[in-house]
Amino acid sequence: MDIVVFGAGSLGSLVGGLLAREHDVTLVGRNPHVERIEGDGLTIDGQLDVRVTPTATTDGTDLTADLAVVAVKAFDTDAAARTLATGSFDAALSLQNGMGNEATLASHIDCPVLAGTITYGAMLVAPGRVECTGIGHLVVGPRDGGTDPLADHTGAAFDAAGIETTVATDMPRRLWRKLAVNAAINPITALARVENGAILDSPAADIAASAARETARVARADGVELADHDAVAALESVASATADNRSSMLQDVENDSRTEVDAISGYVVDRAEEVDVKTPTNRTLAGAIRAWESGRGLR
Ligand SMILES: NC(=O)C1=CN([C@@H]2O[C@H](COP(=O)(O)OP(=O)(O)OC[C@H]3O[C@@H](n4cnc5c(N)ncnc54)[C@H](OP(=O)(O)O)[C@@H]3O)[C@@H](O)[C@H]2O)C=CC1
Ligand SMILES: CC(C)(CO)C(=O)C(=O)O
Repeated sequence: MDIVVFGAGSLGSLVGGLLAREHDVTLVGRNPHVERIEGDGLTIDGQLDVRVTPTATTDGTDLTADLAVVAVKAFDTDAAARTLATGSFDAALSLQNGMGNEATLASHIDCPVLAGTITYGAMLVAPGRVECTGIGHLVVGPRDGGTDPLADHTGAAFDAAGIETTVATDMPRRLWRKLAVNAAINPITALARVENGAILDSPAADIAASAARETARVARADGVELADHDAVAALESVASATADNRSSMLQDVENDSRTEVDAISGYVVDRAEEVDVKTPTNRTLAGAIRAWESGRGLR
């Protein structure tokens, strides 16, 4: 299968590198990372030991492939979609956190857009080298739910490359459940500067549970069956399983980088207003992170 991975940073380089073991992969990223890959190949270390030589480019325009995998930060999705729209693909797949990415892609790209949730951990540590910080699992499916041969074919392609993949018919529910987890963990760990597990038994535990419950209420108003207790259970399960992890939002804050708050807490608040649900906890967390970003000149 010919695959373009658009956004060859941490996650895109890990996934693209693993896919390159089995498929013809083109990574779209930035220099010096792209130059190093072109010159010496890509190394995946940490919990994996892989060396591959995918094609790499900084120019994502006019590309053609069976599949476009999108792995940019959520705030770059619109620009990525406009660039991908200059090319031709049989399908696109978002591996991103946050909500709204698939709709944004579908508004620009003339092919079916699949949704994905992935629990691998990745860190781009040097040009040409990405560390796998956690081996996880990919779930992929039609973004509106149901079945689609394209999802089956995509799942089989990832499985063939050694990426354990489940093809699911309930991606809306999975995306909302993942959003509840991110809305609960990411802003709190970023503001408190703590690892994921620290919020389980801290004063922040009630805040995290409240953020998750609010997200579940918005999901239900959006027509997706996600019970409050399911959202809280997912939060507790992930916080426990990734207890020693520093969330992506904490890493962004520590790196003085823009966060994905608008696609996480901000999305919950914005969608809630459309369906007349009150989300005071998510509103407060979104405001605090945005205040930090403003103070750093990041928005
Ligand atoms: N890292 C992880 O372990 C996981 C990440 N995710 C999610 O995956 C997504 C990506 O995260 P992550 O990999 O950490 O982020 P990174 O910032 O490491 O990777 C995104 C990369 O895409 C590049 N990029 C953006 N726009 C373009 C463009 N037009 N052309 C070329 N390159 C471009 C960025 O470059 P630049 O910064 O210079 O614009 C950056 O190098 C996020 O939604 C994240 O939440 C999900 C699970 C795990
Ligand atoms: C699930 C969690 C919180 C794991 O760290 C994550 O997806 C992130 O950090 O963005």
